[in-house]
Amino acid sequence: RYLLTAGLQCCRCRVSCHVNIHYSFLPDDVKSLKAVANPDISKIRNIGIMAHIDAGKTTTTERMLYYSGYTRALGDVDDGDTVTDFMAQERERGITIQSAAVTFDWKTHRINLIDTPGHVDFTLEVERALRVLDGAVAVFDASAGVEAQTVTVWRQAEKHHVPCVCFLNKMDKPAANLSFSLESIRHKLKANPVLLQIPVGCGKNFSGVVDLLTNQKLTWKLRSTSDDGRAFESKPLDQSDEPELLQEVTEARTALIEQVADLDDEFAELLLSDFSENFDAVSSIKLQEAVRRVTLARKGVPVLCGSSLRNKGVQPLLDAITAYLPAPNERHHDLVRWYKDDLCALAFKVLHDKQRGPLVFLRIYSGTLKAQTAVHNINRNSIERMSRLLVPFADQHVEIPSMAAGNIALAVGLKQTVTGDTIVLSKASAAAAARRAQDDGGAGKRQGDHASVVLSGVEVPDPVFFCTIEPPTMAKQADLENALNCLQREDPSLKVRVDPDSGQTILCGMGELHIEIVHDRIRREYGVETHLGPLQVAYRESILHEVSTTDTLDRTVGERRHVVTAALAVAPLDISATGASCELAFAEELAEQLSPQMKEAVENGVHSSYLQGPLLGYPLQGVATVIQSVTMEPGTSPAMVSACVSRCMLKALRLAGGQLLEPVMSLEVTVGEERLGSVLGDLAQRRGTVRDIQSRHDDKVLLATVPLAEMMGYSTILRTITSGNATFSLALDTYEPMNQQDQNTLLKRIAGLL
Ligand SMILES: Nc1nc2c(ncn2[C@@H]2O[C@H](COP(=O)(O)OP(=O)(O)OP(=O)(O)O)[C@@H](O)[C@H]2O)c(=O)[nH]1
Repeated sequence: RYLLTAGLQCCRCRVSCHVNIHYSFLPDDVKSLKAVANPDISKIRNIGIMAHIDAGKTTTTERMLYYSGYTRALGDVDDGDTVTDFMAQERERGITIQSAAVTFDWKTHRINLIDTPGHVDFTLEVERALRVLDGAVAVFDASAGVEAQTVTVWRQAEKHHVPCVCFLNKMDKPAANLSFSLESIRHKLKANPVLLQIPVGCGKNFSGVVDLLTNQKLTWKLRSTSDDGRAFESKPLDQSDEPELLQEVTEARTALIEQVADLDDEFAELLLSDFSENFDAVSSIKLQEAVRRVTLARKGVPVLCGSSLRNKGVQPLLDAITAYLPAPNERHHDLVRWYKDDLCALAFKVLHDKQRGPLVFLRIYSGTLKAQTAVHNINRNSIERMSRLLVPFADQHVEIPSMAAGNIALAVGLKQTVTGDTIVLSKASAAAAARRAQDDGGAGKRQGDHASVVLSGVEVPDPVFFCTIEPPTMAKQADLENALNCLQREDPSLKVRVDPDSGQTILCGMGELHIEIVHDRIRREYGVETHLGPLQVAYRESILHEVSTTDTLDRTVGERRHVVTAALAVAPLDISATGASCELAFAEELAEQLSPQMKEAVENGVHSSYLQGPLLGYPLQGVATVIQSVTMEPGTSPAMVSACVSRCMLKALRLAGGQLLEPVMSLEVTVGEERLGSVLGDLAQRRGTVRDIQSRHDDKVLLATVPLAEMMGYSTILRTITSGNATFSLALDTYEPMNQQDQNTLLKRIAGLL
């Protein structure tokens, strides 16, 4: 197998360089994949692209693939032929649903890139990707600055300490605004933008950038709309350029040098010792090294500009990825040191391929992954055989014999592995790692305890929507179950359960779009036409009053009589302070009296009753339980103790008065001023609360909270009342108690009385 590689060694421009025409790749430079299968770890960049919906992630990715030589034609999201958006629904809807990992080379570096979706329903995909990335590119629409979803994803990146580079895309738009975008990075993301380029021209006249490190002016002189932007001119800025641009660049370069000196002591010392007469004389290499240190320490984020759609500025972005973002060995991954040179990898995504079965995306942290070998899955405690190893190239995959640490690979043949599992060489190597961890004081874990040597997986948020799903005939039930099993392995945010009363299958997801996509995939990929029931909101339940109660269970099973009496108290907790949790405590003397086995039985009884509230059977939140006494006759089994405690809990919860909690979303709507009135009027009817209205150029940005139950079909309504001139994003904010009137209405509606 042969692949094109990024080929051309481009000249590193210095201030003294003459005009150069740069080409992104030499069309005839072909290398065997073997030569690039396992690059030096310092040359690998595991990168994600994150952004608000429609900021241009997919368009930017396509340009990267094209300039690196891995695709021969430019894909266009508007025409539905991009490489990374390969699922049929993505092509039709023009949005990115699943992260597709793509591997390509840029100059001397290997880039593993994961395209992450911007829609809030798919936040988990982003989280999953960030967990295995070493660096990220945040793409912004330069006319909108930082938008809601970017803030969410940025926070996720911070949580995983992922260094970032910012790309201000869409500089060709008339409303594109550099200083506004920088300000919004500063304010909304609380980040420190380090501007590395000055745009040349604005709006339709945007033609390139000046690199502030080298003072090179990079210009894309596109002759027609079909010009792919591969060739661009690079020449030192000189007196022939417009005086305003010269002035702007001089000031920005001085500001950059001062800013970097403030953030990096080594650079500050260098300036003061060697360049105290003239800071500007510092070499671009030294400045670049300092910007890199600042980026890795997350003290600042390099900012670049461009227009992916107009094919301008993407090659310097690729250079910045390799120059400023970290190699895998520059990142600190906690547990990996226990494995030394043994294999340790994290399964971060599972896909189902009709021919090949499950395909597992693995990030290799240490050791080498080899095809045709057995590996040990710590989480499932099972040995699995990997038949083949592939390099992920969107929906095409190239086979390779082995893959070393730092890389992302796709394994075929792992039948049990699910997202979040840790894969190691063997059971013995996991035990050896556990021993090393323990010898080192490994967080006080017991010897052999696998928790200390498992890479932490992805936190799965609770679904907020659910609906019933039915096959057309009972004969198709097994096919539906198979489809749902496969989809759940791929997507842990999708939950499937069977309603104990009706026996119906229930689908629980993160949003309307999420459920719609799952429905669509079952039809397209598994050939099952299903019927979805109406979409319902996943409420929570709590209680209103403190109550104490007791219950006795006296049951004879076979020869054996079980008698147990439990006394307990339940009380409401302040939900705003405690969040989603429920608590459980034992009266002091009781904790000592109960055997560990009986204590566990009591805990099981309480926890099972927390799963289904007495009002509508939703999970409980904000309830504190104190077990006051548990007495039993000899011979009573733990299962009976659990059953008695559960029954007693149900009695107490009923007496305590039920309170429904509803998911309340934070909503951000960007709309032209003339339509703001209609949006506000509509929001008032949805029990919405306006938090703030901000201005963004000619638009208004409305920040509000609104109950999820009122948001069904909002995208269609918003499109109608604003004639398509508004965008919105929605994210779960909190669960709030419903007022008595709304609660009664809901209960009556669910009981079929309204
Ligand atoms: N004017 C202008 N439009 C752009 C630019 N880049 C992308 N677009 C357009 O913006 C829209 C969204 O682009 P995408 O690349 O799909 O954005 P995305 O961020 O991947 O979107 P999701 O996958 O849905 O999250 C498309 O209509 C693009 O043609 C740009 O540089 N300038």
